[in-house]
Amino acid sequence: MPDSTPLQQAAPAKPAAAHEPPVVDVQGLWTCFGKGDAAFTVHQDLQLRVQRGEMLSLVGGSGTGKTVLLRQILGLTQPTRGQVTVLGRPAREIGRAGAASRVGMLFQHGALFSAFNVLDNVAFALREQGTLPDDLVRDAALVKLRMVGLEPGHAARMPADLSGGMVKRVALARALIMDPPLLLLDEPTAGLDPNSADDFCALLRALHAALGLTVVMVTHDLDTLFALSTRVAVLAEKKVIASGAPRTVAQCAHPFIAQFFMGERGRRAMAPVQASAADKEPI
Ligand SMILES: Nc1ncnc2c1ncn2[C@@H]1O[C@H](COP(=O)(O)OP(=O)(O)OP(=O)(O)O)[C@@H](O)[C@H]1O
Repeated sequence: MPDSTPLQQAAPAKPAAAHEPPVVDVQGLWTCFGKGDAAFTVHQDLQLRVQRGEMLSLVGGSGTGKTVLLRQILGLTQPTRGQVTVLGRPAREIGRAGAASRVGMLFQHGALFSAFNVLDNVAFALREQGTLPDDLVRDAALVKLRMVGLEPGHAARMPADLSGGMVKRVALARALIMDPPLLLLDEPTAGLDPNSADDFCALLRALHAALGLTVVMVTHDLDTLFALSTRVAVLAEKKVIASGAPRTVAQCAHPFIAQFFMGERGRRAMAPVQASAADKEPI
């Protein structure tokens, strides 16, 4: 696996001007599951805005509704109440035709089609759209493979023959096939060894900068969080209880935040990070 990609030297994505409408706008979100005695509330009047160019990490304890929120942004799960707006349109419309050109999703374990080879996995959404001849679909998929640091020689391989890092890269190429401006990542480095996780973070940073992506990710991994995030939003008590630059949020006195960031792993992950201008934003 290459350590670097041709995109690695790209400049950071230009942040959105303050007056621009958010890429993701979650307002008054309630999510309730179950009925009667078994009913429970996951989100209660949750608000979240993500501006163009941000790399936002959602963190929170197990069961706080991070994955459900990602699925709501993707339009796969509908809220009980409230609005989820993506790129100016209700997220529920994203599930329809053209979805892959608006939002790319990297699922936790890649979710590749095991019966398709690498190229056919990457090409899937473009081929389904049916607007391009197959040779152009193949060329587009090969460009995306190159973009994630894979060679044309990988195109014929089957998912079962790939390393964990390669599965993530193929899944990323597939998420980017239609050039969506918004990328959602569920635990992008889960299951990778530390070197592969570092390489994958470097790739994500490079693509974020080069393509001007807006990224929303769920991660439990503090190294990934500090390597990638321009902002962190903490889910607890059914809503976003803190939002800001990673090192600023890490100083909050809330018990979950203290436990999450100030355990041994948290202190180790923060140690090499130099405070940047972004870290001085208020919560
Ligand atoms: N379709 C569903 N029907 C019923 N309950 C659901 C459904 N989807 C999620 N839940 C419940 O909603 C809660 C939040 O789930 P979610 O997967 O978003 O948590 P999470 O914050 O991502 O947790 P983890 O960090 O452990 O992955 C959990 O209690 C889960 O069991």
